[in-house]
Amino acid sequence: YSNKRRPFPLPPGPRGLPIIGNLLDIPKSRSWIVYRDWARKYGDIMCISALGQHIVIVSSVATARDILEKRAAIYSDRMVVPMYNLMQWEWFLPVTRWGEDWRRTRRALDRGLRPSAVTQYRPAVTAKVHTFLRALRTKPDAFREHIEFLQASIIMSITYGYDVTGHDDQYLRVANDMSKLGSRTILPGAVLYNDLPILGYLPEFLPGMGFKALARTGLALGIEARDAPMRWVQEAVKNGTAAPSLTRESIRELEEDPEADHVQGLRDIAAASGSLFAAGADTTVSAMAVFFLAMALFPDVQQRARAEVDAATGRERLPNYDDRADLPYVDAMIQEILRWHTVLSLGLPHAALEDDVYEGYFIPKGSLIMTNTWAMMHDPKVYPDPDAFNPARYVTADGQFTEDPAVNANFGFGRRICPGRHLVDSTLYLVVVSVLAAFEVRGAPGTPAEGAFTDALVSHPEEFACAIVPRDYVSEALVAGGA
Ligand code: HEM
Repeated sequence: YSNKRRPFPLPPGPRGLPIIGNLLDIPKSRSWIVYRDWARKYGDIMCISALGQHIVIVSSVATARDILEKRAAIYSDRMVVPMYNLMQWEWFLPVTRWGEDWRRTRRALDRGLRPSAVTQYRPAVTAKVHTFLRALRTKPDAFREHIEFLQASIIMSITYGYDVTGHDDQYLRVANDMSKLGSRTILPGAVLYNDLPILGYLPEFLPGMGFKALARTGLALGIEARDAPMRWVQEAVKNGTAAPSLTRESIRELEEDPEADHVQGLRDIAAASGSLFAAGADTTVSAMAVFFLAMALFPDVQQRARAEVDAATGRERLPNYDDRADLPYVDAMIQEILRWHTVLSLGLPHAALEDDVYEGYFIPKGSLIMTNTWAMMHDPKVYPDPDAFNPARYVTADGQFTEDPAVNANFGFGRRICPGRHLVDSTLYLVVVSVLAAFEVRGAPGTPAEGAFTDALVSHPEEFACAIVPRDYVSEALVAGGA
């Protein structure tokens, strides 16, 4: 696509060098801030390129919706991650290319994670959260570990009906390993092979070829993470002992469908269920850690939310899902948790299946579309004083919660939007209200003066300390009773 042959110009952006394009301009850290600064100069839609790969960066919710939602038929593909292909992880839904395989797997997940299905998981989530409160009571300093274990047990429970036995649980270990290997190898530059797939043709004894052995490990790990818990559920279904779960429901529906291809159907269920841990554990853990950080940094917010929770329960029991209608400030707080710190600051890129023209700009087939969610959530024109954690921005003068649909940008756009978003809302709600009812979260030596976050695809609050203290004898009794 030389400039002369293009019918329309590419979106504006910093000028690149011949062949390598903007490779040297691509920021090595906190790229969302640099891209926000570029957007101030070039606008809501801009384009950079690196070694011939066009990357379109979108910085407003409206433009992202125009492109990724209204033109979803063009923009629902994913980029190729060479290392994932080498590990044969194409079944892992967040990277599955557009097509029939993606459609079938996605359908299973949308069914199993829609709001009515998530409602059925409430008893399981509640039991896990109460166990979490007791762990927090016993060892408050290990709150991060407890959050990780909580989310892992929730996902394994709703996905497979499986109760994780402890930190060294066999299925949990494999799922965690897959998740870690996945985040270590997904980004360009993370593994040499991602940038130079041609290296795959070279023999393994040469220096720099370590990725080949890693890929073999990844292949075995992926198969184990996807198939072992699935086999466990199939066995339990056969024995009539399977607890309710997304996988059990999917198997039941498959068995009731006389038209279905059962071999393919079981493969699809394994892929759908097997995608949930790596996609949904680390991400939700970050949002929960953000809650603790915000509570340590903004005691007034904590106090107001707690007063609301206490008024709803009379402190006679732990809060539950039925209380939610009486907790507008808590609803606002959950929304603010997602806005204040964007877990995936640049979303997950979509890829264009064909050439397109948007507002007079040419977007070539194969372009990656990256959404700067951080910039969208920290635009001072939309969110005054954007670095302040302030749930009141969504509360009306008469105390009503106003939903801000823009905050949903945290879960992406269009057909690839996060299927786990309703589950996130449900678990985050119960964690927030339960912790507020039981503990006071205070700043401590080691609490930063302001939010600081890691620079990774899935970004977490940097390690921080806070004091998590039981409120009084009433809360002690509630935690011990777990009811
Ligand atoms: C705070 C927590 C979470 C955040 C911020 C988050 C965010 C995202 C984002 C931005 C995407 C990409 C959307 C796009 O391409 O437009 C995504 C995809 C995905 N998420 Fe989440 N997510 C979270 C939790 C979860 C949970 C709990 C699950 C499952 C239980 C989950 C499962 C998935 C899957 C399977 C995909 C891939 C969808 C596809 O490519 O079709 N996520 N998520």
